Amino acid sequence: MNTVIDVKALSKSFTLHNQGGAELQVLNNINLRVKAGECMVLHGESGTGKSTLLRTLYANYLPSSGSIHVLHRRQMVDLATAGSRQQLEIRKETLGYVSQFLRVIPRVSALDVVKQPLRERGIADDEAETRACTLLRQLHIPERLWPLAPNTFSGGEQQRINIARGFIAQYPILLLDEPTASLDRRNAHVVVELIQSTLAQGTAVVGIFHDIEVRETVASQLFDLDQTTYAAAANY
Ligand SMILES: Nc1ncnc2c1ncn2[C@@H]1O[C@H](COP(=O)(O)OP(=O)(O)OP(=O)(O)O)[C@@H](O)[C@H]1O
Repeated sequence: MNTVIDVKALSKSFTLHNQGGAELQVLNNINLRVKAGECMVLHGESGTGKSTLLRTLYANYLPSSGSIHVLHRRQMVDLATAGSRQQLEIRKETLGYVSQFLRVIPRVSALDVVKQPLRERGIADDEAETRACTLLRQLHIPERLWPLAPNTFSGGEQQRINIARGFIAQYPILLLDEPTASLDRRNAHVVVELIQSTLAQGTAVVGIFHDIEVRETVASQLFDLDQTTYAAAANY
């Protein structure tokens, strides 16, 4: 299988301008590779930088140094140096991200929120709707909620809308930030099935899963951030 993510010598520090310019080194010399169909689980104690790494892989944070190559339109493209236009194109076609919390847009229905990634790709509305309905049903979102804006939904319902939206477009690379955190066992099981099915179709997944059972079911490799943190502390 092809390598679809290739991270080399990635470091990320934050400068806290409102706190005397204090420098916080969070990621130190990260090297990782993920192939199509693999699931890499980010592991490590609280505060070791799992979410920071995931956000950096989505180009939400600019790395301090290093490269993040992703396979986009058959070429390895460095997200760290790509322009904002190319980053948007990569997010539309190649790189999906399911954050822990849904960003709610007022007056936009749950169904439209889920359909949006397909609409952005120019997929016909009836096809987008069929796929959205299948996912919403699979994730046990009651049909009476579909036409409503999700801002009043429960935490678990919002998370399931976010998951449906993340899985609808079958991205070649999918980043998952604790996708089962607010879910009951029945819905966590559905998410595991969705992950397994997307892996079988060749998507590469990088994720944070605090639930040990979920983690052990989906992981094909574990990336331990404790080790990179301790190595940084030893060099200090
Ligand atoms: N935007 C930011 N600005 C400054 N510091 C940040 C920022 N984001 C994260 N950090 C710091 O980076 C460190 C790692 O945070 P991060 O959320 O990545 O850890 P984590 O391993 O995901 O933790 P947890 O398991 O508790 O969610 C923390 O010390 C945090 O304070």
